[in-house]
Order: sequence, then structure tokens, then C-alpha cells
Amino acid sequence: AQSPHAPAHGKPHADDPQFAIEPFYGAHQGGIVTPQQAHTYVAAFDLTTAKREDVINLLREWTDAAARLTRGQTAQPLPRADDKPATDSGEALDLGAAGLTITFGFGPGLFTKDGKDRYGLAGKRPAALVDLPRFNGDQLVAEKSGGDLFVQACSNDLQVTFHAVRQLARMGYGILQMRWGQAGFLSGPKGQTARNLMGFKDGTNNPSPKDPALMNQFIWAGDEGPAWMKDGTYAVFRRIRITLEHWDQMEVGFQESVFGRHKYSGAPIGKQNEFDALDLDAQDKDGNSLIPDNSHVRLSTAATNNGQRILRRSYSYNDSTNFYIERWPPWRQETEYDAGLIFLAHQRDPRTGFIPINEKLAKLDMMNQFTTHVGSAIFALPPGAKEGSFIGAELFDA
Ligand SMILES: C=CC1=C(C)c2cc3[nH]c(cc4nc(cc5[nH]c(cc1n2)c(C)c5CCC(=O)O)C(CCC(=O)O)=C4C)c(C)c3C=C
Ligand SMILES: [Fe+2]
Repeated sequence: AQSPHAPAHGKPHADDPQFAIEPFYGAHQGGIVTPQQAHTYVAAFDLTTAKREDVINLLREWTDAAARLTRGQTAQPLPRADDKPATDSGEALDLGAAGLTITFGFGPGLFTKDGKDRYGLAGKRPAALVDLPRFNGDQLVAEKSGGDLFVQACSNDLQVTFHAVRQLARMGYGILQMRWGQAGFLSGPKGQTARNLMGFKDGTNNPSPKDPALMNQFIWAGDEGPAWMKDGTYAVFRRIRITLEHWDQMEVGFQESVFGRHKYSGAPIGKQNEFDALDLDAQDKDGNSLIPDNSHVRLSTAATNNGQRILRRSYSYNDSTNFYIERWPPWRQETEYDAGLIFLAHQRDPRTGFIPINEKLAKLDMMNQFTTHVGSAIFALPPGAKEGSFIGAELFDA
């Protein structure tokens, strides 16, 4: 039977997002400045092998598989002998590439773990790949944090997205274990800023990924670090739970004060249009800041952070519900959403990007009444692979 996604005439239509193809090979990895697709699956893995060769072979195989998957092919060639496990689980057959990108990263544990230099890489850890400090209010869950290797798939199709990570995890059998995985989504009309689960446009004041000068200044690693990271970037992941039930009881005017932006237009408070500039000096008739002192945008914008900018590429998540009991007054028991934001930020150096901005937000942001950081990780995302080579080849001198 024909797949419901296969076009009736048998040839993909050029504009059909189901058949869109994003380049895999190139100077930079895909999925960083790529316009955000509708679905993501992020995962972190712990390496269990003690052999450097295993890691190199895995990265070679992952690179080849990712190149195939992003072209809409199976992870490894089919068919395979009936008496062997399949080289692809099959649920994405005929679905098209759906604009799939696959982005790989290296966590601190690849370089040293429990004081051991497992793969002869300890001396190659970039200074920018710091262990993140504990931030005010953090309630991190170890099983949802950290990881030696990072994989992010993004595409226009949920099934294609999960399929990609699932194939890579399967190929690592015996060499690594999945530490955590997280699905996310993002809906918005093409070309417009998508809204997060708090109902606000999220991403408006990002540095434009279409501006190479800005990307070179703030996102792509340059000559300041190891040569193997040049043209790569550093990703900070935070799983941020949002108490939507609480948020939904707030007056819209208060919600706008929390962010410092109008809810429906996305404009800065006091302005008309989404992309109007923030005026941090604007005051109301009583002399109060129009964009409140502890609002999210005032605290995080470049003007109050030594000019520093990060590239946010976040997704919403919705992981069903949990039952909570509080045994102190006001005593209550209720079922609450386990939903929030998969916060992902790319930057040239987290020591000047995410860390100082989040130090401030964690202490002062009005939004903290509604959000709790429960997962955290940091990864070095190496540059893109050259055809015939593999992701991270320069790190392994291969
Ligand atoms: C440390 C970095 C940040 C964390 C953590 C963070 C969490 C977070 N943010 C939103 C929603 C919005 N963020 C917005 C702007 C914004 N956020 C950060 C950084 C962090 N956010 C920055 C640097 C900026 C840009 C500020 C500016 O220059 O104006 C906005 C406004 C619209 C926009 O520009 O994107 C929203 C909305 C949530 C929901 C959240 C955690 C749950
Ligand atoms: Fe934000």
C-alpha cells in the first residue's frame, strides 16, 4: 500500500515540507542556524566502552547514517539477511526526509570521567566546555541531566524525528547507553515567531541566524579555542518545567510584566510591533520602568549583559501529567502537567553567554515563580563533517 505521505503522482513536490532536504555536510552542522522545524528529539548518551577505537567507529557510522537519514534514506542500506537484526527499524520508510537535521555534541565525560582519561582526550577538552555551576533554584534530576554524547534530531515530522535518534541509539548498542531523551514541538505559521506554552512569541530578539557576521561574533567558535572546534559551537540544554496551571490564573497584564513584552503582538511593552527595539529607559507617568526591572527581557537582553548574545533554539515539551501531594499548608493534592520548555542555547563561549545571563535570571527573574530547571547539560558541537570524513574527526586526529 502507498504511504499516506507519498504524493499521488509518485514524485515529491518541491515545496512539500515532508520531502524537504537539509544539507548534512558543510562547514557547520545542521540544526543550529537552520530555521526551526516543528519537531525535535534530543538525547544524551553515556559511553560504556573503554576503547577509543569503538568511539571513532561509532562516530564514523553515525555520520554515514545521519547523512543517509537526512536524505530520506534508511540509516543503513537495506535489505539485510533475514537472520540478522534489521539495519533500520522501518517506521520512516516512504516518509521523506521532512527537513531532518541531526546535530552531534560532545559532553565533558568524553574527555574525562570520574578522573579517568578513557579515550586519550583529556588534554583536548576546550576551556569553554565548562561544568555548569549550580544556579539559584535549580532542582536538577541526575537522570535528566548530563551525558557524554549528544544527538538532536529536528524535522517537520514527529515520526521521522524520533526514528532518526532511535537508529543512532540502536547502532551504539554495546558501546553506550541512553541517559535521557526528550521530545519537543514548536508550531507557528511559516516565517513567524512561534509561541511557547506560556502563549508568548519566543525567539523574537535572537541574533539573526541569516547574519553571518553576527553568527561569527556570537555563535561560531573561532581561533580562541582548539582547532578541532573552529566553526563549531557550544550548546546549553535546560529542561525547564512550567507550572501552566499557575500561569493560566494570572492576569494578562501581569503576564506581560513578567516578560516585558505584550502577549498578542510580541512588541516590547509600550511599543506596537514585535520587532520594535526595547527601550529600557521608557517610564510610565509615575516614573516606573515600562519594562519592569525584574522582567525577563530586561534581565536577559544584550544591553544589560555586556553586549553578549546567545542563539536560542528552544522547543516546548509536554510529557503527560504527574500527581503531586503537598503535606504542608496549604495542603493540596492535584494532578499537574509535566510540561515546559526544552531550552537550547548556542554560543561561542558559555562562560560569557549562558552562564552570566542565567546567574542573573536565576536570582531575579519574575518568571521564576512559574519555572523550575529540572534538567541540564552542556556540549561542544564540533564543526560540520566533510564528505568522506566523520563528525569530530579532527578531535581524534583521524
Ligand atoms: C539564560 C538564558 C535564558 C533562559 C534560561 C530563558 C528561559 C526562558 N525564556 C522564555 C521565554 C522568552 N524568552 C525571551 C527572551 C530572551 N530569553 C533569553 C534567555 C533565556 N531565557 C534571552 C537572551 C532573551 C532575549 C532578550 C532580548 O534581547 O530581548 C522572550 C521574549 C521574546 C524573545 O526575544 O524571544 C520570551 C517569551 C521561557 C518561557 C523560558 C523558560 C521556561
Ligand atoms: Fe527567555
